Amino acid sequence: MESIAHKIALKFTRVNFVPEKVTNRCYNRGNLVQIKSPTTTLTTPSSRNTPLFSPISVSKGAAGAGAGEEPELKTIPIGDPVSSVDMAPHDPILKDERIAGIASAIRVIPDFPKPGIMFQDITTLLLDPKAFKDTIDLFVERYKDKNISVVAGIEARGFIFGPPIALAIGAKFVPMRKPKKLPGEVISEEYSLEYGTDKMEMHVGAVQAGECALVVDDLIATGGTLTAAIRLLERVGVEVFECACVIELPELKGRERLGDKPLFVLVS
Ligand SMILES: O=P(O)(O)OC[C@H]1O[C@H](OP(=O)(O)OP(=O)(O)O)[C@H](O)[C@@H]1O
Ligand SMILES: Nc1ncnc2[nH]cnc12
Repeated sequence: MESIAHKIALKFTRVNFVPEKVTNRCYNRGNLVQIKSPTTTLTTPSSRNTPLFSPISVSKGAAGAGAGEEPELKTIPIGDPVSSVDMAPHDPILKDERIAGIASAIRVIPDFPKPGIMFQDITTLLLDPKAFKDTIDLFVERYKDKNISVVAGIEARGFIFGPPIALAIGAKFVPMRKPKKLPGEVISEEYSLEYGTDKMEMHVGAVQAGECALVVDDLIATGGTLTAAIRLLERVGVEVFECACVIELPELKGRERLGDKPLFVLVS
């Protein structure tokens, strides 16, 4: 008969998954919109520090409206000039009035956590069930039926948006965590931040080579965090379909750091 000590030992024995090669590559990779850095972003016409109830515009990087100009309202396909079947010019997301509600639900706190930082606080978005649901719905509408098998969410705020997207599109959720948080065997990736470095970890065996992943976070600033997540997934043979964030801080040029990896954001 097993002793209690033996049972406890078994319970805490580390299970090392053996990665299996799977073959469910992302669907329609060639036809899908490729939002190349730094091309297009869904955006609202004014700063998020003020309430936004204006129509949505699509800005095309540096070619977008300048300061003080009324933004041009267009219905160009996202990712233009790359042709897109799924995100055609009549794509409803581009004229979606939900974006303005999402943008205005995000609070901006000046000088947090240190002087000079305009902190984009998504906790106020979470207090608004319509805006929160709209956020998830917009991502789900974009990623359903794309054969994405993994939603990789980045600690901590990617853990808020990633799981509901994963559930809705029928994918598994994989947490990409800060160091020493995951109990099993991990692979890790160091990355540079504005000041200093950090590390991201993922459980060995959580994903298999050949899977198709979406990387989710609340915000892209310098792009260091998303780049580390992409590297971790690609190191084990996973294809990263796209990165999805609620907010982009374009002035920090995170898109450029992502290279050719597509990035989709709701608010910029
Ligand atoms: O594009 P980057 O310059 O890499 O910055 C973006 C990252 O910064 C924030 O997380 P933070 O590191 O503050 O961690 P937290 O979510 O645990 O607060 C944000 O949620 C992103 O993950
Ligand atoms: N300005 C900002 N607001 C919220 N999260 C951030 N992460 C990096 N920069 C940020």
